Amino acid sequence: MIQFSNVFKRYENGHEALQNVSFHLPSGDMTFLTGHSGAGKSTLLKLMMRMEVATRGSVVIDGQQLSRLKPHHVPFLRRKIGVVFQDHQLLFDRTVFDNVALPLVIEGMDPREIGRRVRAALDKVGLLSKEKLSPIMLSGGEQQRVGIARAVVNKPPILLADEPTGNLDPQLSAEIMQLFRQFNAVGVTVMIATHDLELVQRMARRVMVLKDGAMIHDAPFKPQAATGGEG
Ligand SMILES: Nc1ncnc2c1ncn2[C@@H]1O[C@H](COP(=O)(O)OP(=O)(O)OP(=O)(O)O)[C@@H](O)[C@H]1O
Repeated sequence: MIQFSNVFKRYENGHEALQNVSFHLPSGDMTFLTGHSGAGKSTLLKLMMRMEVATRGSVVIDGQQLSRLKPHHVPFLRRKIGVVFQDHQLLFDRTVFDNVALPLVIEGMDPREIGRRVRAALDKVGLLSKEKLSPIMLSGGEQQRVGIARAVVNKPPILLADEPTGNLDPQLSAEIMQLFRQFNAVGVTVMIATHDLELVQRMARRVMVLKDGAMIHDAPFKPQAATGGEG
């Protein structure tokens, strides 16, 4: 499903953010991506969404070689990928419902179908009763759940998250991770970039560790596997 082969990413200022990164994430798998600040985690996620393009090497998503993807095909790639950010990027002048509906409205979906899908997504994250509220009236954990509902509302086969629990306490972080686990359990391929090594260790999943742009660990869960990402 996701294949990186000898991927390098050099930004215009000459900074080499990724160096010779290779990994395969099969369909339906779940992995964590850890590493120090500036290690290249966000860059790796951006390459998958085609927000950035690899300088060398190949990124293949669902059989598509992204460096060969024509610009007008990029929106089709993005529909396959739900993305959750740390700051959840919600619109506070719209209701919870409207925030979650946004990707479907952009796609031009029939309003009745939008209603059905949005409520199904809000139900999955436990926020069905809050659809009419503004996100500003919700707690940080609830806001992050709205962000997750929006990421999954068009049922993407891939879910990426960049520090999704960065602002949350350990209890709420664990609940958010439980949601990712539930989506993975129904077949969604999940990759979560995070600094939170304690949480990663509790989740007992594959852990990939970046250091200065290089993949220094990629292993099934082992308590010591994640320690290389600190610092
Ligand atoms: N657009 C850009 N132009 C130049 N350099 C960049 C750009 N984006 C990121 N970088 C640099 O590339 C390196 C990797 O950044 P990236 O955001 O991928 O790291 P990260 O592991 O996600 O860090 P953090 O955990 O702090 O978010 C950093 O040194 C960063 O300053």
